[in-house]
Amino acid sequence: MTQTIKVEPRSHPYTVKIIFQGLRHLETHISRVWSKRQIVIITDEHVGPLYAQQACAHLSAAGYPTKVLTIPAGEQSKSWSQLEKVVNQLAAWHLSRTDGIIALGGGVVGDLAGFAASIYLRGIAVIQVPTSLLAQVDSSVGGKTAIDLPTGKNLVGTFYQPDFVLIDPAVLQTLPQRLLAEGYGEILKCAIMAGSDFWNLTAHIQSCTALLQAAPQLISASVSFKAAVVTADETETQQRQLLNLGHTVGHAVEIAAAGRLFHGEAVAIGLYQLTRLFEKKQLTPNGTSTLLAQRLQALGLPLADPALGTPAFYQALQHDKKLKQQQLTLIYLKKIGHPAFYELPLAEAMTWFKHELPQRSH
Ligand SMILES: NC(=O)c1ccc[n+]([C@@H]2O[C@H](COP(=O)([O-])OP(=O)(O)OC[C@H]3O[C@@H](n4cnc5c(N)ncnc54)[C@H](O)[C@@H]3O)[C@@H](O)[C@H]2O)c1
Ligand SMILES: O=C(O)C(=O)C[C@@H](O)[C@H](O)[C@H](O)COP(=O)(O)O
Ligand SMILES: [Zn+2]
Repeated sequence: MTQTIKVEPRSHPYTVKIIFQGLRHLETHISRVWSKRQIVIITDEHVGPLYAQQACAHLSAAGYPTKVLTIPAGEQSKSWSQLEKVVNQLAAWHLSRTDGIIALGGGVVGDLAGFAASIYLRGIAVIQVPTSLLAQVDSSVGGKTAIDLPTGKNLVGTFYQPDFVLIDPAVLQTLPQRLLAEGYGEILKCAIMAGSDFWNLTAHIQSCTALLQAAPQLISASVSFKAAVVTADETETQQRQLLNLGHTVGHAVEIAAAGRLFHGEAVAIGLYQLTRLFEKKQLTPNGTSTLLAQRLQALGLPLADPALGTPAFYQALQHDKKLKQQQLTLIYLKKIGHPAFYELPLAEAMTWFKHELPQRSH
């Protein structure tokens, strides 16, 4: 069964298709969007051997001369040095403005390949084919591309929409369980803001098996939620900031943990910690953080980490993109299904984490 979701930002509308086993017929789906052209598949060292060679052979046989560019797996690839290697290789292969890039992998590949596509020759076409749950529910949609700086996550990047997103939930079968669970962190972020049916659906997810089974439904719900937000506010001048729920603390703890936490795990910590803070302020109803904790812990996601409250954590908080005049724009829940914005002085956030840090273990 195919599900189609439209994303209609001003700069460049496109379609997201969720098709079980869709990757097996990548060339057919590509041919509906792109005329014949040279293609470079950007992938990483884990996803490449599993899926890129076959995709490359099928595309080449269908009249799209295709090459594969493999980057090291992991967050460290979102760097200047890796970006430089990628664009140099595109140039060495004479990729032209009328050619295209396919980002085949998790969020790291999607963010880096999307960024490279947005700057190489001042922009060439890109299609996102996400293979991790996190990339399928979040990073492949919406056009945020980025690399990291030592001071913070995603501090250099662009808004650059893809021509098409193909999501094949069948590839999740090769994803290790910890990575399946981290994708659920971003799903819960959307579900708790959407409330009603989407939030209720997550009550049934009590294991990785249940998560895998419900993946097509959860991907569809998450992408639909995100598509509506991105359509309304492509460049994050207002409501797109909602998609950053849990991310101020999440990004800071991810940086401070120096590679120990995956992004979705850091988001899980951010979601829980911020919900507690706003409960304490009596802006979020009591009991919300307990409900959230149950859903996160059902999949083994963390609620806290030793990196919270460390000097590296405070340093990273000070580089948050939503910091203006020493105020952090945070998102909180008036209740489940009702997100809102709150300006919290940076100093108050620092004090909170110094004195109110809850449990440090999972
Ligand atoms: N642009 C956005 O809107 C956005 C949204 C959310 C997250 N992000 C970014 O995404 C990144 C995290 O993405 P991620 O969690 O996918 O990490 P990732 O890209 O590092 O992938 C995680 C691991 O899973 C492996 N993998 C991916 N698909 C696989 C499959 N089907 N089978 C086996 N292994 C597979 C990868 O090789 C990697 O080792 C972070 O950098 C985060 O900042 C961006
Ligand atoms: O698409 C968005 O907008 C998001 O904020 C989605 C987030 O889940 C994602 O982690 C994003 O990369 C964060 O962007 P940043 O601008 O806060 O770095
Ligand atoms: Zn995120």
